[in-house]
Amino acid sequence: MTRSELEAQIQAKKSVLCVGLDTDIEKIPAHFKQLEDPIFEFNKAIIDATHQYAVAYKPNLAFYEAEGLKGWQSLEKTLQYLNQNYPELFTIADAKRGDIGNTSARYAKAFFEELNFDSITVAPYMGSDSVKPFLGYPGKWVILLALTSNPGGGDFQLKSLSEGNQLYQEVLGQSSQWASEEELMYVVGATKAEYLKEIRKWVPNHYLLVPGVGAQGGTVSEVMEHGKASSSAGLLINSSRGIIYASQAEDFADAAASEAAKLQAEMARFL
Ligand SMILES: O=c1ccn([C@@H]2O[C@H](COP(=O)(O)O)[C@@H](O)[C@H]2O)c(=O)[nH]1
Repeated sequence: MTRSELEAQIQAKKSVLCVGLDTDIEKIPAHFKQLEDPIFEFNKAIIDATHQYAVAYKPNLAFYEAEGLKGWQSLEKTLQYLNQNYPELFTIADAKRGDIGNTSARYAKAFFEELNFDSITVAPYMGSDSVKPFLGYPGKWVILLALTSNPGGGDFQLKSLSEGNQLYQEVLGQSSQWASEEELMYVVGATKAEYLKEIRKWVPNHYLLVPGVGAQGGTVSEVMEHGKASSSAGLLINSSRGIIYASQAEDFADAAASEAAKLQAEMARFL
């Protein structure tokens, strides 16, 4: 998906909402468990209930890999369902990959060619040769970890290097030379919203994927206020558990839809 296609969808829906499909078989309503593929059926119901409020979906690979071959099949079916029924939606493989170049190239093939995701999250810490194999796929995106939402996110990322920059600033400064804002985004946690102003000095116009609202305590309004790009929305704000487990009873899809609608209405105020 191109940047202008993503931006057009955001403006049409007045939303930067990304729904996280962190589908944990232990947490989905009991009646799904009798079905052949509970994870896929649950995802399908969530997607159908929330797609009008969202512009992106982000399955986190851990929840699929944890189920072995069956989990991988659920992931593949979820992607096919999204691509066939809602091709306008942006898809993110939250896989946090990155390895020596030879290996990264195989990860890129797996996620971009085999599974046909629009984007993948990549860890930057093995350096440029570990990230570059993911770049150069037309319409595909790399989403590089910059300043993550977890409590330990500052252990290394906020450390100052001898050159003076903090590690996350060095990641932004160097990596923004590797590719344009048409194929490179960054992960910044909503729990680190106080850094957004500084981050926008380094990358004024790149898209930021912002997880951490809802369950982790970040807020949409703080992110929208400080994180917008200079010439576009420039944000995708993710909520996973806050939407998909808004209710764990029979009314889970309605509850997910109303949570997504609430987040979208808040986003619309800034778009
Ligand atoms: O810095 C990061 C990077 C990735 N994540 C992922 O986003 C979702 C958040 O889930 P919630 O249930 O909305 O808290 C999850 O898949 C994380 O692995 C992140 O939280 N922070």
